[in-house]
Amino acid sequence: MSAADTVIPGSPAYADDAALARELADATGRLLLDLRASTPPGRDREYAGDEQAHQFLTRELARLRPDDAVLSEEGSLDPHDRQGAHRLWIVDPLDGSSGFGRGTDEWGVHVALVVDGRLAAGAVAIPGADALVDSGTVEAVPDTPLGDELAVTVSRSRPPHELRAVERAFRVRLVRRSAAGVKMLAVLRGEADVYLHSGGQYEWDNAAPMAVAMAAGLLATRIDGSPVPYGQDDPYSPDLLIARPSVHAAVLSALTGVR
Ligand SMILES: Nc1ncnc2c1ncn2[C@@H]1O[C@H](COP(=O)(O)O)[C@@H](OP(=O)(O)O)[C@H]1O
Ligand SMILES: [Mg+2]
Repeated sequence: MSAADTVIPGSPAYADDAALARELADATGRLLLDLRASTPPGRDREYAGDEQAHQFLTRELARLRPDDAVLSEEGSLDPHDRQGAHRLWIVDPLDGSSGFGRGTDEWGVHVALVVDGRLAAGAVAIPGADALVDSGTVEAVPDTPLGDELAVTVSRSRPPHELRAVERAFRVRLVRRSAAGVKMLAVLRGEADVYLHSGGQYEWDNAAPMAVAMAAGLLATRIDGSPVPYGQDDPYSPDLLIARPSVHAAVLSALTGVR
């Protein structure tokens, strides 16, 4: 087993990084709340939010973790800029940016650390819900058995087509939310049993939500049950499934047709 195989979000070895991720997600979220309060709704607010949050996060990471590489939705996507990086911060400065522009509360800030291709730490701030969670301090979610319905949180704008298979196997209640961190938080808080997404995302959309979910004892995988890879040359990340272990197994069975 290589050292990388032992890296798990929530591990004490990355407690300092989880604390930094939390601090940066929180500060970026507050910067965005101030921007939202001082600008009219619209695309200009959305673009300013993306840009200011990105500038703040990358400046702070360069100052506080000068030897680490950074992949940001708003930064360089050239894989040469992060090739061979042992430690890679993957940040989405403003996830759910269109909602932020319009003035909704369904947006957040994601900060994650990947070590040798494995998630090691992460934090998600959802300022509109007054929520701030990180892989170092998140409370474990109990693996309670499923009740008589399955609450599935999905993208408001792009629900996954696999919902049909899930609806054949369970009595489904949909919890439509924008932004990946908002949906992960719904599972963490028990407002949804599962977060299901397909049709595409990028590593910055799900790295921090997955890190926090895993640290809370949730299972966070692709929709075929395989691990979600991070730090790839192409950051495209097709699909995900986050749920407490017993629910994850049941949904995976429904998705793979082996119930
Ligand atoms: N089919 C798809 N292809 C690419 N990105 C997608 C996608 N569906 C969702 N996303 C991205 O995932 C994030 C959460 O989306 P959703 O709210 O629909 O669940 C959004 O990030 P951004 O807001 O950072 O662009 C969105 O752009
Ligand atoms: Mg995003």
